[in-house]
Amino acid sequence: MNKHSAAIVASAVSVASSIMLAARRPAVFGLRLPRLALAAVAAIALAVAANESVGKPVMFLRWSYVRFLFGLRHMGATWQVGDGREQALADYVCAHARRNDIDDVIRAIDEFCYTKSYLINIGDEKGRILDRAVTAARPRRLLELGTYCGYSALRMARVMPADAVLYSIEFNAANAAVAQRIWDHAGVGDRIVVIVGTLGDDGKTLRALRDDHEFSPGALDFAFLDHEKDEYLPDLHRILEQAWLRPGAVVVADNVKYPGAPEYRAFMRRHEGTRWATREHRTHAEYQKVLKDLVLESTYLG
Ligand SMILES: C[S@@+](CC[C@H](N)C(=O)[O-])C[C@H]1O[C@@H](n2cnc3c(N)ncnc32)[C@H](O)[C@@H]1O
Repeated sequence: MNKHSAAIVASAVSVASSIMLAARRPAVFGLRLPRLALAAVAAIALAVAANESVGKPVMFLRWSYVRFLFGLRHMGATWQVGDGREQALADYVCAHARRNDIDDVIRAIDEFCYTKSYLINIGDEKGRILDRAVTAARPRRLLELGTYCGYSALRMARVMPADAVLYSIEFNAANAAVAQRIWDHAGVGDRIVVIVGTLGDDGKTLRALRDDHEFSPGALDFAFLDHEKDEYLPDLHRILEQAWLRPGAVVVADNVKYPGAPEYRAFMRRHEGTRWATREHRTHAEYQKVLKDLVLESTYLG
């Protein structure tokens, strides 16, 4: 929905709710409505309309964010919002970013998220923390859990050494296809390998990494966790059981505060100075400055 139609729909909802509020017995199709709920709908719709009309400065009042919240159930099952915004992102990038220009593709994705539709990428603010961690670690083999539309993978590919390869694991094949289209447009499609699966799928993906991609003890220099939050710790244990991490390898985890991965954080705190050394980066959730988040950067001590 574009800026004007979202503002018009929200204004109409607000006006309709206000008119009903003025009635003695507010009702829709004979159904009596509680006044408090009507007042809340009118106020929210008015706020959304005003926010859309002045260029969407407040993320939480953007129609695209409200629509995202309505799509949370769909998101929980499929990891897509349900209105086609992930495919729309790939179309937008191909139309608005210069081919083979990774900086311009990252710019176009952030632009899409700020001005068109909100997406659950790591985003620009936390992305810079990830950039610095990869730059400092100089990894040759990287593993990402949670590709989504390929944004964080692009950021890592931009700063990793020229001979490095990033392996990205994604649960949803449709997301993997969106990411591959964007990477190809950015000219890095041959430096990132996407594998559809999960580390918890009865050994299938673990085997593929071992047998087809030469994952072996000590071969992994860097891991980025940004998938199902309850799977951070179980998947870290799966990686540790394979002994893939070399001492000195770095593991970065997004969203540790919001939505939150408390068990993962507690694990890192318990092993601080013995098996892990962790820096906690205080930051904000993606594409806004209100919700606080934490990114953990942990060095494996062996
Ligand atoms: C927050 S998004 C990742 C965002 C991406 N890292 C970025 O910043 O551009 C989470 C992604 O993880 C995927 N996912 C969820 N559970 C997973 C699992 N157990 N293993 C791998 N991917 C998973 C979802 O399908 C979704 O695409």
